[in-house]
Amino acid sequence: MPTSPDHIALIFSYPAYCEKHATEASSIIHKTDENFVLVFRHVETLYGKNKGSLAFSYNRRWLEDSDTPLTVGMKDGDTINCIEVLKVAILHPNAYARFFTVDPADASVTFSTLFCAYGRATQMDPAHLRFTLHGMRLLENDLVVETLRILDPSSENFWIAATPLDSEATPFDSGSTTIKEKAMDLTTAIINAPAEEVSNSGVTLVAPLTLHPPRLEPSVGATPELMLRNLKTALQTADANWLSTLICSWPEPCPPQDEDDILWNFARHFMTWRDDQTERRRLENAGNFLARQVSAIVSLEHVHHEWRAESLAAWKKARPRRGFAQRSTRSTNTLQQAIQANATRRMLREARIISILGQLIEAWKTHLTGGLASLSSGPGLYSDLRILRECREMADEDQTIEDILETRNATPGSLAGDTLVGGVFSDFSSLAGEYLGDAISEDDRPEKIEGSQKRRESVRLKRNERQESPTPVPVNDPPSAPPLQPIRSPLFFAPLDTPPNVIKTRRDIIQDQWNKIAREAGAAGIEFVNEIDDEEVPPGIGILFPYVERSYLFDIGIAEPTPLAGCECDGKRGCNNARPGRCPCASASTLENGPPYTQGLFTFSTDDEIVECNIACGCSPQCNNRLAQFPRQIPVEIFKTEKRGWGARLPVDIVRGYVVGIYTGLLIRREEADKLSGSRASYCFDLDVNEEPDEETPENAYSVDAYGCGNWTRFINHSCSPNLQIISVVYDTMPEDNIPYLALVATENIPAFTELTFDYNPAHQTEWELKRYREKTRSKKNKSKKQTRCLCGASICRGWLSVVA
Ligand SMILES: C[S@@+](CC[C@H](N)C(=O)[O-])C[C@H]1O[C@@H](n2cnc3c(N)ncnc32)[C@H](O)[C@@H]1O
Repeated sequence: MPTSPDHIALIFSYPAYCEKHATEASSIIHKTDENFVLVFRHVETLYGKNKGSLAFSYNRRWLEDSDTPLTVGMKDGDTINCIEVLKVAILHPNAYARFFTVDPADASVTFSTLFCAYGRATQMDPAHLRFTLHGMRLLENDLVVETLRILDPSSENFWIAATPLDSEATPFDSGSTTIKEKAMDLTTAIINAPAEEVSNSGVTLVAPLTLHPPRLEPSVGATPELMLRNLKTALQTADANWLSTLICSWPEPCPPQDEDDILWNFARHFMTWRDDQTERRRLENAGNFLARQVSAIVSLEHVHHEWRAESLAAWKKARPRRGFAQRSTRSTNTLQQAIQANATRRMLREARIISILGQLIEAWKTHLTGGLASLSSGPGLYSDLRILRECREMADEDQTIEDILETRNATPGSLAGDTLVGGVFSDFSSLAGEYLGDAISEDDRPEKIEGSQKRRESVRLKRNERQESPTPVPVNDPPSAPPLQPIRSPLFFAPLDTPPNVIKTRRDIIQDQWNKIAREAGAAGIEFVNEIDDEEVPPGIGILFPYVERSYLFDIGIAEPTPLAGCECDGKRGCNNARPGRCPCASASTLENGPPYTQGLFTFSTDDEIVECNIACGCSPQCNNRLAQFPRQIPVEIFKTEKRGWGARLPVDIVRGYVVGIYTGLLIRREEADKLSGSRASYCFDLDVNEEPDEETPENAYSVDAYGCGNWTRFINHSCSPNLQIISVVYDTMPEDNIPYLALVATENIPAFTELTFDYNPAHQTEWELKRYREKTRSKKNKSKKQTRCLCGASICRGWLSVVA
């Protein structure tokens, strides 16, 4: 039985209801919560006023409050009461109810994932369960959840009741006479009644169920086909996330989640899957192994072609003007335009991914036809990843889906109409048939491959009918293959019943992912450690979290920074020791108390921004005016603390002055950062080292937001007696660009396994900083900031995270 929440959010189809109950709806009264205007504005823009659905949220205490008017509802311009604690209850048309506990910090939880979970729980096809706000499709539903999440990210649960998409019924259609009473009845029934009673009253109560949204995780028996389907889901999710970010940061659109990340994730898991297969090869004969590979590719091709045709059909249906996405990104005047631009962008992005996947499949097939040796020890997916990298450049936003799909992947015209035909598809299957021919007797072949070969053969015939000069099938040119072992038929293509030797946990997968990225950046490893409880990884960290070891991701509309000019020092004495004024880089830092770095350590001789030598400089990479730019040499542990969530520590002793890393994340404009609040804001730093307290915030003022992407430093907790300090360093931008890096430097010798901390509140630093901090907090901007208390007694808010050097 779920615990009773303080508030309950009820979302139902308002217009459908109002049509039926016009009198009641007209007397509706609402309380206002400015945050919810966002939801309504979005919905209204999409559907026009008085059309489509609206989301309602009722404070449960308010519902129970006898002074509250008996009828509730919505009229133009009304907004609603706020929600704080929510759980999700999806009401089935037949009055079934399912409860889901949702972690609001988990960005991957959306309505789509809820429906999938619901579908699994009820053993119903989720396609028939698009039953949320009347008239609102999945994207907008996701938006609602995302918006709720953003409104109150610290809440532990969501309670949402929703009605079926195509049903006129609402949870309030029968029984009590007023909406309020019905809502009360419903709430009481769900929360208080014993399961049997609720069941008798037509509502089936199911124990709280922890939601595990579909993820791109390889699991036992996960096939590339399944992974590809999950990839599609992930794209949907990413899109919804982007849209919600857009809504919250209106009028500036935010960048969509990078499709490369999604694709790379897919590719990595694909690789893991294949490695598992390779592992299995040791346990069974080579022929079986090869047969499985062929089967996997064939089914992957099916999904790929299906998806491609689907995508093309969708494009044809909703074909936007050429170049629309790009133009509307530049001048997004209305929310409607932004949404349309997003839809266009999504389709183009999807087409690009489909096309790249085609390349990936092709690459795999090449390896496969090259024989078993190349599968297990050949270039493998690493080279496939290279192909991905090359393909990334191939589509710009002005291309159409036809351009993308046809130039890279398809026989010209092959995607026209509704027939799925890819030039390589049937060829490969016959090739595979040839290849396996001497290993599999016709009798031994299972029905499945026979069926699918027949299907493909008929597709090929159809294609040949349509094309004047069909592509010849290379039947006379079989690849040279190593001799195969006979295949034992019962095992052939049977579900894999031998578990792989290694089953990766969610933590392993994310850790591998982060380590690979860190390695590519030349940095040491990262490990998640939890000796406190069962939490595998920190909340909000999933496989779609973009780990960025050493740079910023740039928000849309932020211009690429000017590259820094280099010095011409010959570097013999090292730029820090050059004669005064000689090295323009070193001289740009304050040198009154000596150079900022000696012997690879920060000297604490200055609080000002440090200008390091850079890639354009004539000095050697070992020049002593470089430190923060070097990749991290020491591995880090992200570990669960007792009371402060997750934190960070190093497994070795370090000395005072050692630079442990740089804070990375999404570079956003200051005005965007100013909109952040609560714990969300505690991941955000202002890059304000060049700002004077009495001056207006410059136009090019930025902040780094590590909430949605970043590196291990985002886990460093606050302390009033910290062992790290932040210094501001530039080495690939001009100081006036205001895009320095924030380097974290040890203020004392730190023994191994000591938690790393810094003071989120610069007032705890030098006297000068205290003065400056006070001046800043006196400003109107900071006065308005909401502050929360940390366990050590200090307040945490973005203003206090400002780096004041
Ligand atoms: C930049 S994050 C640090 C990583 C965070 N602990 C996590 O698990 O993701 C800042 C958040 O950590 C928590 N935090 C940081 N320092 C803290 C402290 N000294 N006491 C309690 N909570 C702290 C607060 O929730 C804060 O919003």
